[in-house]
Amino acid sequence: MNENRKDLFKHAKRIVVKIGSGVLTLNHGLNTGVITSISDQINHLRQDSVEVVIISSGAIATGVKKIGLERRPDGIPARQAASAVGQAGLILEWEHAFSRYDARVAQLLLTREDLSHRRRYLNARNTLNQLLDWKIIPIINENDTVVFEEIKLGDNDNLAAMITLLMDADILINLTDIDGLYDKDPRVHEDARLLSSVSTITEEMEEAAGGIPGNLGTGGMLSKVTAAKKLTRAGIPMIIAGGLNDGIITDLVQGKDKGTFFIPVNKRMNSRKCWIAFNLKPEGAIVLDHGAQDAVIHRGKSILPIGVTDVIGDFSMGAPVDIQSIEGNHLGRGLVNYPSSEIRKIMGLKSDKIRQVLGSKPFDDVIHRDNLAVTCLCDKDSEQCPHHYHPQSRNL
Ligand SMILES: Nc1ncnc2c1ncn2[C@@H]1O[C@H](COP(=O)(O)OP(=O)(O)O)[C@@H](O)[C@H]1O
Ligand SMILES: N[C@@H](CCC(=O)OP(=O)(O)O)C(=O)O
Repeated sequence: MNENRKDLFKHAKRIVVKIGSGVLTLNHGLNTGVITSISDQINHLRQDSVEVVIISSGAIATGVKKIGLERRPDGIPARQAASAVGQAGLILEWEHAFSRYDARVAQLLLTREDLSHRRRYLNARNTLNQLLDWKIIPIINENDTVVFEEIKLGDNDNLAAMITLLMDADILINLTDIDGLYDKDPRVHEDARLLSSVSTITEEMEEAAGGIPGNLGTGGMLSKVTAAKKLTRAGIPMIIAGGLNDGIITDLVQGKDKGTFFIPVNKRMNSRKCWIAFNLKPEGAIVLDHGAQDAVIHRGKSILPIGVTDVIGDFSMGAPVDIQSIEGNHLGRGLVNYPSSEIRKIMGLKSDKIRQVLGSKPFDDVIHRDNLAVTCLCDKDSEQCPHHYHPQSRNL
């Protein structure tokens, strides 16, 4: 029994459970046995007053089988059409499973675009909160039929992470067709070892996870590790575990040492900062000198023009941008008070020079700390942050 996990679940009030295609489907279609068993376990949680949000994959895999295709098609329209066929049966099966307890379900189909517009994001949150207030179980999938490259999340692991942040849930349980993250791809290496807990996601782990999914999945282990990286940096834990193992959710909630537990590396970030950090697509970047980097990471300060050494890309006022160190490490993301053309003119200057250069000074700072989400791996209470220049800070 793992005390950390046990303690976490003892206090958990809201849990997101994501279930992958390989768990929900069998050769001939939906795996109704697993859906029944998972709904039993989730129903127990609800009886203990835990709110549960489900992210259910499996529409494409189900559609492929219903249509009678030999395998998952490569073409995008074919996948989208297969998803449209499969989604109806998928939600019906969940509805059927939960109806045994007189519990109702709701279907939400979302895209990245929905979650990157502040108002739509807040609407989705309000809807989800209302459903939970009504004790209805939200079941979410990506809206596959309307997404195209620019607006798609692409995998439900990252959708699940975003919903966990949006709902300020206590943990994401990610159920897949393997019992956790291994130190090597177990399909290739017989001696691969299951990792019981992960406190730092290393480049080796990302490489070991690779991007190749199982026969029915989309994201593979890598998209689960990327999702864990986002959540743990926002201060929320995640578990990857085997969804085909009997009673897995119950075991996890009891604190049993199953699956891979990803331990948060930062303090819990507020929901608006999570939205800035993980839901917005950066339109450019600003580069900070070491002094500004330190002020932002360790002292929670705003970014002043004097600490900016470079501006990458062209963007307008209010745009989301990445914050980078001189070494090129990703430190976080923020919303700018000035367009790129003006930041280029004022960078390196004291704030009292802004009016002289631009003719007016609407703001002292280039990014106000309320609009700045720091996600680099660091101990914000420490004077000497060991992770300042760590390459893992890249690619969030
Ligand atoms: N290092 C690793 N540890 C565990 N599984 C891995 C690893 N590398 C690749 N995989 C593969 O990732 C698959 C899970 O990803 P995926 O098929 O996308 O699942 P899901 O449909 O649940 O999202 C597993 O079946 C496993 O074969
Ligand atoms: N939206 C897709 C699922 C995409 C996806 O991420 O699948 P998976 O890797 O099985 O979680 C579907 O319902 O088929």
